[in-house]
Amino acid sequence: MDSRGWVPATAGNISVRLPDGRIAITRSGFHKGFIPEDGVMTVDLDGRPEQSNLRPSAETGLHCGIYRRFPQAGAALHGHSVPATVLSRLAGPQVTLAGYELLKAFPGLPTHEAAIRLPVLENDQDIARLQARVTEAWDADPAHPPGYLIRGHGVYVWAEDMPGALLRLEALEFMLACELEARRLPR
Ligand SMILES: CSCCC(=O)C(=O)COP(=O)(O)O
Ligand SMILES: [Zn+2]
Repeated sequence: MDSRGWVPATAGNISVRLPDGRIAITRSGFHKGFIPEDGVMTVDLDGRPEQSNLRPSAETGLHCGIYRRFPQAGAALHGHSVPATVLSRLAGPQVTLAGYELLKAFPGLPTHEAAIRLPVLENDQDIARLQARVTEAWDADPAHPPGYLIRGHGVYVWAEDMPGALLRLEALEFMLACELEARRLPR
């Protein structure tokens, strides 16, 4: 993610669900391209840290929201790429991605003829309130994809495991960059 420019400064966070149900997540404030050995810690499904002297990602509540809602989710990634940030500022309540071959990286989309509606949530420093908005968007659209945008902030994506989440993020970033490029072209 760092080599792609998706986690500038200390942006972004990364988590996995451990076999015993705990969540391993990046600690807050570290550069995600230079995560030290002790730069990852564990929290429970409600985001409570096991090591009370360490601070988990400020966005732990969003990762836990994913794991609580989707029992199959095993890894979640959050980045602040230019396409995710700019498109989320230009978009309405959702971004529709249609006609891309890479849509096949998302579940249940066997052909490029399908489409996904990516929710765009208003940003909020109150993570519990932001998660409530995310939950509302999931409830409103049962066909929601395993990802969403936060306006002016970035993207979240999840999958069964870390390679799957990275693959999905890469596909999504590619399509968001294409959307941005398309908006630059004269109509
Ligand atoms: C400097 S980025 C602002 C916080 C943020 O949006 C982010 O993704 C990183 O926060 P964390 O607490 O996980 O380091
Ligand atoms: Zn962030």
